[in-house]
Amino acid sequence: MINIILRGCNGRMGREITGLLEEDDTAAIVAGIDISISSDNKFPVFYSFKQCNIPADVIIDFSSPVNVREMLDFAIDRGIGIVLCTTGFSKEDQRLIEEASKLIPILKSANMSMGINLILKLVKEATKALSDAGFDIEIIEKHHNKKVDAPSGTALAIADAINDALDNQYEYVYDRTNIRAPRQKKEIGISAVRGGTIVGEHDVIFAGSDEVIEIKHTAYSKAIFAKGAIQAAKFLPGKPAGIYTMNDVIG
Ligand SMILES: NC(=O)C1=CN([C@@H]2O[C@H](COP(=O)(O)OP(=O)(O)OC[C@H]3O[C@@H](n4cnc5c(N)ncnc54)[C@H](OP(=O)(O)O)[C@@H]3O)[C@@H](O)[C@H]2O)C=CC1
Ligand SMILES: O=C(O)C1=N[C@H](C(=O)O)C[C@H](O)C1
Repeated sequence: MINIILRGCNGRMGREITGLLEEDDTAAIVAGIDISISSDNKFPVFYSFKQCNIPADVIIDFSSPVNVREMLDFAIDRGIGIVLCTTGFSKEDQRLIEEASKLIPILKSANMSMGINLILKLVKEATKALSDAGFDIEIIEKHHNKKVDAPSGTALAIADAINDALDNQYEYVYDRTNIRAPRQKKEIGISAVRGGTIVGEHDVIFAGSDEVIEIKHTAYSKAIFAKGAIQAAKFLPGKPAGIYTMNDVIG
């Protein structure tokens, strides 16, 4: 049995994970961490890791970048890994995460779905084939009206995969309203749309002369992210310290 501490247990993703694990005989939530209090949790919930004394094998985090250091310190102290699904980390947060990964295993993925992890590979191939032919690359992401970070962690991960294939020579452009000039070649435009209950859409547009190629992923439910996070939580315990991605889990 894999014992999980779920940070963000009372949020949208936390509740999705809780629901799926109720039907799972091989993993269970032993404690939750959340600043939002609820009366219907079937496990103890703590406001902060400082109050949590429950033994566990792994942490799943779907919450907020705020206080990431406290979670990292707790995991290092216990020698357990973290499945880090939260998005919107600052550069300093990312530095702390990298430091911590020298001591514990951390699986960090802005998107736990199988489809997006395949797209991260496909866009690299497409970029290699199309950038020399002069295709411009733009990413449009769409999410629900409750999402607080923009652009999505997934859009940034896709842009990073593309830029990696371009020797990291391209700049990201998030807003064209203050620029009165034609689009530059070495740009990746990233646009965010927020509305209603859209679960998550990512559209990568390769626009050439008289032809356009789009690679698009649509999430129809949050279950795809929750299933991936649970799979990762079963994979991580016992792994050596380091940074892991969903590719290590799904191959
Ligand atoms: N990697 C992936 O595949 C996916 C990642 N995400 C990411 O996961 C995160 C959570 O998403 P979602 O569930 O929709 O968000 P929610 O806001 O619904 O849930 C987050 C929960 O965490 C709580 N919380 C906020 N700050 C803290 C904190 N410092 N310590 C403990 N708990 C805290 C919130 O409380 P309160 O409501 O009071 O703020 C809320 O209960 C986001 O960053 C999102 O982008 C989402 C889906 C998929
Ligand atoms: O907040 C969300 O909902 C999602 N966030 C992730 C992101 O920022 O990429 C992943 C997914 O698209 C849903």
